[in-house]
Amino acid sequence: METELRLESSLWVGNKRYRAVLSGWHFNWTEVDKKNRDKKTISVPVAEVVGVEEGRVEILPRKSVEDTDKDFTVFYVKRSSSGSSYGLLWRLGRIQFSCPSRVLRDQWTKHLRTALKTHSPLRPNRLLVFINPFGGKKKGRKIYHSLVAPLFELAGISSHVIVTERANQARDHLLKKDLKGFDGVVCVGGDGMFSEILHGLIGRTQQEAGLSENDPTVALQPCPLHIGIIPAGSTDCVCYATVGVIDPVTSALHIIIGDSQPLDVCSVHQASALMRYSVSLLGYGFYGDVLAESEKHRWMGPLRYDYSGTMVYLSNRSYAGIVQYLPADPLLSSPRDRTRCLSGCSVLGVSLNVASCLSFCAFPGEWVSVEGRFRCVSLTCMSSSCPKSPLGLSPSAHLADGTGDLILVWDTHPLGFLKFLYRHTSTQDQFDLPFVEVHRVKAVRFSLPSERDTGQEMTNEQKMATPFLCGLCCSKVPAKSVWNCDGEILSSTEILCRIHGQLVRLYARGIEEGAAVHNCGKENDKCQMGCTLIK
Ligand SMILES: Nc1ncnc2c1ncn2[C@@H]1O[C@H](COP(=O)(O)OP(=O)(O)OP(=O)(O)O)[C@@H](O)[C@H]1O
Repeated sequence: METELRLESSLWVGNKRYRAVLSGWHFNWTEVDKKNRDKKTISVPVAEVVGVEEGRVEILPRKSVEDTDKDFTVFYVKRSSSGSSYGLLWRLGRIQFSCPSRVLRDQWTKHLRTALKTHSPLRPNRLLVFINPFGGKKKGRKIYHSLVAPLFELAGISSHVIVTERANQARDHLLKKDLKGFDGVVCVGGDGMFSEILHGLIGRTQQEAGLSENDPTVALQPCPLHIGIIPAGSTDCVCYATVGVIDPVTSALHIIIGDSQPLDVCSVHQASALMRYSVSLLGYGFYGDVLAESEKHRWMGPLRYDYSGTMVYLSNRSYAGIVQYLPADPLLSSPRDRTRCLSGCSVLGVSLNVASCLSFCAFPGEWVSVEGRFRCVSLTCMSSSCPKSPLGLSPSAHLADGTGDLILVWDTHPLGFLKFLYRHTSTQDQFDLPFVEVHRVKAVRFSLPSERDTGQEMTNEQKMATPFLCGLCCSKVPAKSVWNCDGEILSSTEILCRIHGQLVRLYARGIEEGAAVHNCGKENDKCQMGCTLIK
C-alpha cells in the first residue's frame, strides 16, 4: 500500500518552489532555493489532512473557489498554543499548490484523497447534531453555524441538525428514532447536554442488545456511534479533559479527522435500578452540597458555583457514611503514580467488560470497607481537569482503563480542607495530606450508618432542616448530603456504582503530549525553569 501511495514532485506556492512528498503516513513539503538546497520542511500526518480541493480555495470568511486547472488546495490541522489554558488549539491550515500540468494536479488530488481514506478510516460521513440553544451563553446555534458547519462542509460531512426545544429531547430522540446511516452524534452544549447524549446512546445500545441497564452485574455493550462535543456550555469539563482545550474549532477538527478516544463510564444504581451514568464527578458531601446550593442561585449564571462553593465551605460540614470499594489491580496502575493520561496513553484495559464483570460478580470478599465522617467522597473515571483545576480531581486517572479513582476526604479542620481544595488549582499534590485517601477502584458502595451505630440519633426536625453556615455560626448540621452526579442531584443517598470500561467513544484523542503541564505550571515551550515535567 505504501509504494502505491507514494508521490513526489516539484510544486509551486506563489513564486517559491517546493519538493512535495506523499509517503506512507505523511505529506510534507520542503522549500527549495535557487541552488537546489532544502529550506524549511512542513510535515503533516495524512490523518490530519482535513480536505483536498481542486483550484484555489478559501473557506473563510466565506467559501470561494477559483477554478484553475493546475492548482490544488490542501487544508490540514495546524497547532498553536492556547495562551490561557494548557492544551493545544487546532486551527485550519491551508496551502495552495500550483503544478506544472493538470495531469500532475489530478494525480496529487487523487493520491491524497486515497491516502486520507486509508489512514483515517473512522472519519464520519454523516452526523446527527443536537444544539442546545440555551446552554452557556446561549451561543450554541451561532457557534455551530459560523465555526463548525463550514468545516464539516469542507470535509464533505453531511449533518442532520436538531435544535432542541426542551430538556431530554436529544436523549429521547436517541432512544427512539432511527439512527441508521449516522456515524456519530455531535452535541453542541455543555456537560449537561453531553450527559443527555451519553444516556441516550448507552440506553439505545443496551435496548438493541437486549441487556438490562438496571442490573449492575451485566457487562454493558459498548456504543457503536462516536460522540463529538462542540463546547458551548457554562461547564465543558468532559471536553476539556478529553481534548485539552475548550474550543469549538479544535473539537470540530477532531470530529472531522475521525479521532477516537474510548471512555470509561460509571453506572450508578439504587437497589436494583439504574439511576444515572457518570463520567466526570460523582461526589457526596462538599460537591453535593455545592450543587444543591447553586441550584438555588441559577440567576447568578456560572458565578453561582463560586458563590455556593464559598458558602458551603463556610458551613464546615462533614457527613457520616460507610464506603465499600472493590480495588483495581494495584500492579497495573495507581492514582499516585504521577503518570498523566495523555494522547496515545497506553494504560488501557484489555477485554475490559468481560474481565471486570467476572471480578465484579465473583469475588465479593475483595471489597474493602471504611466507615467514619467525611468532608467529601468522590469518584471519577477521568482526571476531571478543567480550566480552574488544570490537573483535575485525580491527575493520574485514565480515560479508558476500566477503573475509577475514589477520593475520601475524612473530616478535618477547616484550614486543612481549604488546603485540599486550594491544591486543585495548583500543581501541588492534593492527595499528600493526612486526611485524604485515594484508591483506584472498579466499584463502590455507599451507605449510611444506622443511627444507633453512630450514636447521633436525629430528630425529624433536624433531618428536614438544611441550615446554612451551620458549622461555623450555628449548631445544626443536616443528617446527610446529596450526591452530585455530573451536575445532577441524585434522589438517593445509598448507591452502588460500577465502572464500565470503554463503554463509549468520543471524537477526541486525549490531551496532547506537547501540552503537558510542568511543575512550574507552564507549557513545554514556555518553561525556562528546568523544572521536571509531570509525567
Ligand atoms: N431546548 C432546551 N431547553 C431547556 N433545556 C434544555 C434544552 N436543550 C437541552 N436542555 C438541557 O439543558 C441542560 C444544560 O445544558 P448544557 O449542559 O448544554 O448547558 P450549561 O449552560 O453548561 O448547563 P448548566 O446550566 O448545567 O451549567 C441540559 O441538562 C439539557 O438537558
